[in-house]
Amino acid sequence: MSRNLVLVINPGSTSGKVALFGNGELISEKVIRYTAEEIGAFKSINDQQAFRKIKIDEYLNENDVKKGDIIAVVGRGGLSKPISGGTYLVNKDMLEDLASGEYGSHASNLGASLAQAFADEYGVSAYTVDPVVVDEMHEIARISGLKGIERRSVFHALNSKAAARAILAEQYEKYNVIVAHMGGGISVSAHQYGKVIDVVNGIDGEGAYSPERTGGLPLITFAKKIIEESLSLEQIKKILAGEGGIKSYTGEIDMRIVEEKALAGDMDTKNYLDGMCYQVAKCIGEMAIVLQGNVDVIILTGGISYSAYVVEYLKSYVNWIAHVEVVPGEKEMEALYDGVMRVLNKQEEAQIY
Ligand SMILES: Nc1ncnc2c1ncn2[C@@H]1O[C@H](COP(=O)(O)OP(=O)(O)O)[C@@H](O)[C@H]1O
Ligand SMILES: CCCC(=O)OP(=O)(O)O
Repeated sequence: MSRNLVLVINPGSTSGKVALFGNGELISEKVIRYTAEEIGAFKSINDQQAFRKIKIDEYLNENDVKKGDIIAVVGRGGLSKPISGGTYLVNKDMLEDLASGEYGSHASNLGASLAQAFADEYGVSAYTVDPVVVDEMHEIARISGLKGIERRSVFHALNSKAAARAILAEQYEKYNVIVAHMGGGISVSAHQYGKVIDVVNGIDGEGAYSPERTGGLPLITFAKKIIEESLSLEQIKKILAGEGGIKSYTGEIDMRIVEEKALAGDMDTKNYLDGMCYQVAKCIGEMAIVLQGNVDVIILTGGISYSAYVVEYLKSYVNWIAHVEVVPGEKEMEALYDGVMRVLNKQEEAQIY
C-alpha cells in the first residue's frame, strides 16, 4: 500500500533540509549540515548536485522509502526570472534558467533539479513553491541610482511569509510587518497588507553581512580590489556570497561556534558578531521607513534567531519601532508541503513557469 508521501527538499547555502510528509503530518526531517570546506570544495553550485543527492538518497534509505510510496516531490525554488508567488510545476525552462546562473547562483537553484531527479525516479511530478525571486516590489523600490541597473526582489520569500503567517495567521493581509530572516544569507522584507513591497535583497550585495555574504560594500574600494586582483565575475560572485561576511573574518559559517567563541571572550569574534547584528538592525530601520513608520510587528526568523544573544542585541536596537516576535529556524518545509497539497487537493492550480 502507498504511504502517500511527499518528499520535500530544501538546499540552503550552509545546510540542506529534507523531509517526508504524509497525510498532513511530518513523518521525518533531517538537517544535513555542511562544513565550509565541503561546500568550498565545489567550483559552482551546479557541481554540488550529485553530492547533495547522495545525502538525500541516504535519508530515503534510512526511512525505507520504496517506489510507489512517493506521490510528489517539491524543492525550494531558486534564482529564476522574477515571478509571482504560488506553486509551480518544474519544467525544462525553469531548470535551464536555474542551471544557467543567468539570474544568480545560490544553493536553492538546486531545489528544482533535485526534486526533478527524484520525481523521475519515483515516476511523479516535481514542484516548487514561493521561490526566492517572488516579486511584489513597488516600482519606486526598483530604482538603483544608476541607469541600466535595477534593484530586484530576492529574499527568503517562503519562510518570511510563513513566519509572518505563523504570528498573524489569517490576519497577515491586514497588517504591516517587517521580517528579518537570518540564515546563511540575511534578507529583510517589508510586508504591507500581505504584499512584500520592498526588501533588503539577501544575495545581490545589499544590507547586512551574513555568515557567508558581504552584504553592501564600499563600492570604490571594492572596485579597486576587483581591478588590482583581476577578479572574474565568478570570483566576485563567490566573494559576495560564499566567502564574505563572518566567514571572511573568522573562517567560520556556523554561528553557534561563532557565538560560543564570542561569549567565551574572543573579542575579535564578538566584534564581528555584533557588527552583523548592528547591520541587521539598520536594515530593519530601513524597512520601517518603507512602511512609513506603520509597523505592527517585527519578526526575527531563520537559524540565527535561535540565538538569544542575537535576539537581545536586535531588540535593544529596534524594539522602539514595534513589538518584536521570534520564529526561530524556518517553516520552509511545511510551507513547501502545504503549497504542493493545495495543488494535489485541487484548491489551487499549479502555475506554469
Ligand atoms: N542555536 C543557534 N544559535 C546560533 N546560530 C544558529 C543556531 N542554530 C543554527 N544557527 C545558525 O543558523 C545558520 C543557518 O541558518 P539556516 O536558516 O538553517 O540557513 P541556511 O538555510 O541559509 O543554511 C548557521 O550559521 C547556523 O550556525
Ligand atoms: C535571499 C536568497 C535566499 C537565501 O539566501 O537563502 P539561504 O540563506 O538559505 O542561503
